[in-house]
Amino acid sequence: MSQTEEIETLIAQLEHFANAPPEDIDDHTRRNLREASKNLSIAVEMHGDTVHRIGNSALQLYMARVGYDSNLWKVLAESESALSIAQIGEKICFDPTLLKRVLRYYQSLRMLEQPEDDVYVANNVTKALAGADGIAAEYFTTVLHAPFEAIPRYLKSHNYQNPTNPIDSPWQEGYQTKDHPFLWLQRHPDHFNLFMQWMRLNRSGLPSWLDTFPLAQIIGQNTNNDTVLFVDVGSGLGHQSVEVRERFPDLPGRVIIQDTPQVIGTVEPSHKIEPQVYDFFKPQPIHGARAYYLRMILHDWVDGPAIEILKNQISAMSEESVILIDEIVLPKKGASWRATQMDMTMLAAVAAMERSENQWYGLLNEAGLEIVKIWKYTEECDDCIIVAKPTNLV
Ligand SMILES: C[S@@+](CC[C@H](N)C(=O)[O-])C[C@H]1O[C@@H](n2cnc3c(N)ncnc32)[C@H](O)[C@@H]1O
Repeated sequence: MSQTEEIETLIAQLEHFANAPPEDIDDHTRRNLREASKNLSIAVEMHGDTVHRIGNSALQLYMARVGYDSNLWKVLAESESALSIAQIGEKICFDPTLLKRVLRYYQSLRMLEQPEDDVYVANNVTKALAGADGIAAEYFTTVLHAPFEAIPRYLKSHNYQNPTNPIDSPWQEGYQTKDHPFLWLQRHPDHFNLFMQWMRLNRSGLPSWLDTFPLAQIIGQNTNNDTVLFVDVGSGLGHQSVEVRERFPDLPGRVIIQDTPQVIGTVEPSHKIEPQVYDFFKPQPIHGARAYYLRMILHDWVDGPAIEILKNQISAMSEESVILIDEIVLPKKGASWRATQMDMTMLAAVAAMERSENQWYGLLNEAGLEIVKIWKYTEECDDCIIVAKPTNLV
């Protein structure tokens, strides 16, 4: 077979799967298929393809926001059949000429399908943007627009030094503020609410840490109703603690969530979870808990404050306690794009970072902790649970 014939066979196979995406495949295979097709697509780009794809990448996000604000994604996703432009126009407020142009743009980027002239139907992308985590379009264009847009300006004016000061980062450049991002968010309730919602949704669809990590086996032995089982430090609204309760309804012990007054003030207590105001730059007030769990906390801070936060937990630990750090652990080679995007987000938002395995070992060692084991639970984001104990208690 000539190379051209080989490529034509491959094109036919790719088109077949694009038109009828395989449904009954495991997630690992699905992900490999997605990455291989994307890698091939980029590898065969001409220069013009590349510069137009990258040059217009922000346009796609802002156009996704148009579909979100106008309710277009929901209208299409909720319809059982394809809709004509006239039918869509009856459901959303949109000039028909503009609607035709916008729909044409969306189909060209496969954000929906166009079975015939002036007729459109939802596909997997439409459905994702119409679902709860479609709020991403609002979150990224609202909360992260200013710091992302400020990255090149900030880095150039700071001679391309790694940002480490959370009150001098692209966030401050973008928002023209001197406030720490968490303080700024507290003073801007709409942004703060979006941030809280996105924190809950940003890993939706991925495996949970509780699918891999044997929580009950590691912290749930011989507990009673007075045992402090799980302290969720910097919990946000406490979604992980709710999941712990739902997965282990019969496991006796207290579950406590801790965050700033602004966050704890908005928590609606449920699942016998105890909300508590706690500043993690002060010593941990709950002593001898089985687990102090920190999810996406240390990536918000460079090593100095991260060590302070950890030492504040160590001061409360007993021999039975462990620290559970739920964070990305970047591999030496081939980090996933979702993990590296998060690293750049930490750079822009809080002048902090995602860490590699070596960096985690170094950080925890300096804090006086020994890593007992690292449990990787997502391929997509390199998410892991790092189990650590104070060096003097190991
Ligand atoms: C990136 S969010 C992670 C939230 C939650 N752990 C999760 O994974 O969804 C960081 C959290 O740290 C909280 N936080 C920031 N500074 C804090 C402090 N000094 N003491 C306690 N919590 C703090 C924020 O309010 C926010 O809820």
